[in-house]
Amino acid sequence: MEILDVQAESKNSFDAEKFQKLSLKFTPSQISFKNLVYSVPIRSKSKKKESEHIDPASSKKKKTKIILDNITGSFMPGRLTAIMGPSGSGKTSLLNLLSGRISSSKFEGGIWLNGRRADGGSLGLVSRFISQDDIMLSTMTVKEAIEMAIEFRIKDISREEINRRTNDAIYTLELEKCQNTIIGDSITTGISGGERKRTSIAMEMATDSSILFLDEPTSGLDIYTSHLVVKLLKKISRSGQTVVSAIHQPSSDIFNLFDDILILSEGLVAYFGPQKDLVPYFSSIGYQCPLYTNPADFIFTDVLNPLGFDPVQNTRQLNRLINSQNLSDTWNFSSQAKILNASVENPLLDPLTPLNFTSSVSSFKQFTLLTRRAYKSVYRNKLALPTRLGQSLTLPLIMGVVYYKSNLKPIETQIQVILTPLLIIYLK
Ligand SMILES: Nc1ncnc2c1ncn2[C@@H]1O[C@H](COP(=O)(O)OP(=O)(O)OP(=O)(O)O)[C@@H](O)[C@H]1O
Repeated sequence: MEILDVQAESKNSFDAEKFQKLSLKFTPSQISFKNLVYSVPIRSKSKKKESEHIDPASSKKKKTKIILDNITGSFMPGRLTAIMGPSGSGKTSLLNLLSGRISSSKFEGGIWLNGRRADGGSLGLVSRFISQDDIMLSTMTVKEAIEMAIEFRIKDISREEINRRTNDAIYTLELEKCQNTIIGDSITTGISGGERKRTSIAMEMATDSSILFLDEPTSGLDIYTSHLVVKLLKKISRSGQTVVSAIHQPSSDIFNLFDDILILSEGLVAYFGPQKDLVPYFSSIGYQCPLYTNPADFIFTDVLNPLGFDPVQNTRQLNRLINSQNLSDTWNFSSQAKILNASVENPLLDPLTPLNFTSSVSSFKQFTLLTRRAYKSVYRNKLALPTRLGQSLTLPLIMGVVYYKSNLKPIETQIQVILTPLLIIYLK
């Protein structure tokens, strides 16, 4: 088998000295993980990988479903990595684990940031996660949403700095045209799907994070916009951020934009290394990618599903499991995997210090920002505003009619005066 030097490739394009010389607003971070195993308890019988697991504390047998099985690797700063795999292969679960969204007590194995052991708290502070279903306030403009994200996350930041970062993010994500347009929702029209995706990326990239995780940032976008989004992610990674994105069957142009590829199948690693070495690796283990074929399509059809579509559900699942296990065993024995394992143990960058973790703003500041945002939202929501006003006017009228000439004693009148506004607030 041809020996592909994964670490050498990473070192060639990752210049630690270069990043240390640049005056970055974040610290370049290498995120490494070793033997990650994530399983969840299951209630009913499932045909997916199940194992009988004895819980030593309760001495009871528990059935668990293994979602990620012994995942080892490293994501480097300045590089754009794609996590690819069929639906249900564990891409989102891996991103959740690495961004600290799943408590470390719920999985086995370790995660390190520049060689120092990381827990959920530190991972959450150095990284940002952009999920498939981004939640943004529909009544805010693109510019306001980015400004809000910065103010909410960075302590003691000046107005000039907020403006500078907002304009930088708008420029990088090419959002100039729609910066003053409201985000909108299914009822109120606003920015387009692609602009919405780019806004959520801009909101996260403007806030000092060393690592950016994205879950399928191109889902629902046309080919041109998908290409634009990934090109922008590449641009962000080149500023020194570690950018990792789960992606579903990219076109060959999009696939070629990625520096590194991690292929997951049934929670197991089938390949993890430079994008340009993927085709040679699979050809070295007997899977020849035909000329002029998109490598991503070849991986999904010929490598991960070599038997094609099997109409019988049980056999299909079993075949997939056997195939994934074979691919993972081959990967684990490969020289590339051994070099990758060694790089996990020898980080290239200095360890992060507490100063590198962005601390959030005070609760009072958060309260003020949220109140301001809620006020703007109520004021701008042209459909809900008349309804709310109508509600506020009619309810006291109804209460007045009900209690009119009801001969209430002073104490009862007082109770009525207190209860009426409470009832109005509750009904709102
Ligand atoms: N809490 C949970 N309980 C039970 N099963 C779970 C849980 N979380 C994830 N799974 C299962 O684990 C598998 C991997 O899920 P995950 O969302 O990570 O896949 P994915 O590769 O991101 O899929 P997609 O591309 O469809 O988003 C799926 O079969 C999913 O149903």
